[in-house]
Amino acid sequence: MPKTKTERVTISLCPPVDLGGEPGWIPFDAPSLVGESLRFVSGEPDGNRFRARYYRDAEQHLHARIWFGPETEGPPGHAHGGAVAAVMDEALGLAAWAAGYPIVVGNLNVSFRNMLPLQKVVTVESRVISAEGRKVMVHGRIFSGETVYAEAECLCITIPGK
Ligand SMILES: CCCCCCCCCCCCCC(=O)SCCNC(=O)CCNC(=O)[C@H](O)C(C)(C)COP(=O)(O)OP(=O)(O)OC[C@H]1O[C@@H](n2cnc3c(N)ncnc32)[C@H](O)[C@@H]1OP(=O)(O)O
Repeated sequence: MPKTKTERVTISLCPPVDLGGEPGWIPFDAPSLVGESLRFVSGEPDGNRFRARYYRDAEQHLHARIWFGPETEGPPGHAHGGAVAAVMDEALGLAAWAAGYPIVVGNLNVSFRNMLPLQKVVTVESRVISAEGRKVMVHGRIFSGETVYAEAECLCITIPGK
């Protein structure tokens, strides 16, 4: 009978990163609003995939500081487009929830403007643009300094009974 070999895999965690907000931003407790629905992006705050922290500004707009770790790699040294889209899906959907709309995302249109380097802290900003009937439109962008990495338009649809 073939012997089974046990392999020891060592996972080394990247060092802590500063996800602090801007002056005037208030930390936003997303799990208390939507439970564990955000685990895909926000579930491992010290891991090597994403690290995320949410805030609201004085006008109640939702912002996020996001770190794209080595496990989000797509093009060498840069974030995978799906990783960028996942962040947009979570952050813009959450922006609608935070504005009082219980929704799921019906359509997400992401424009990738620049390659996003790994292990960089970037900011997501969001705006609820309109709410008509069950349709809530949220726009957002991921940027750092003058560089915009992605922009997105997110059509959210309210869920009856929520
Ligand atoms: C459940 C609890 C969840 C808790 C979640 C915590 C969230 C955490 C934060 C969030 C983070 C994570 C976020 C996520 O990852 S959410 C996960 C990803 N999203 C999904 O899985 C959603 C899957 N889709 C659906 O469930 C249904 O299709 C929905 C509910 C969206 C609509 O099906 P429903 O049968 O209910 O409604 P309807 O078909 O009569 O449409 C109604 C109106 O909307 C218009 N329309 C619909 N779709 C589209 C489209 N694609 N483009 C353009 N328009 C569209 C439609 O024309 C109509 O308009 P009108 O004819 O009236 O003018």
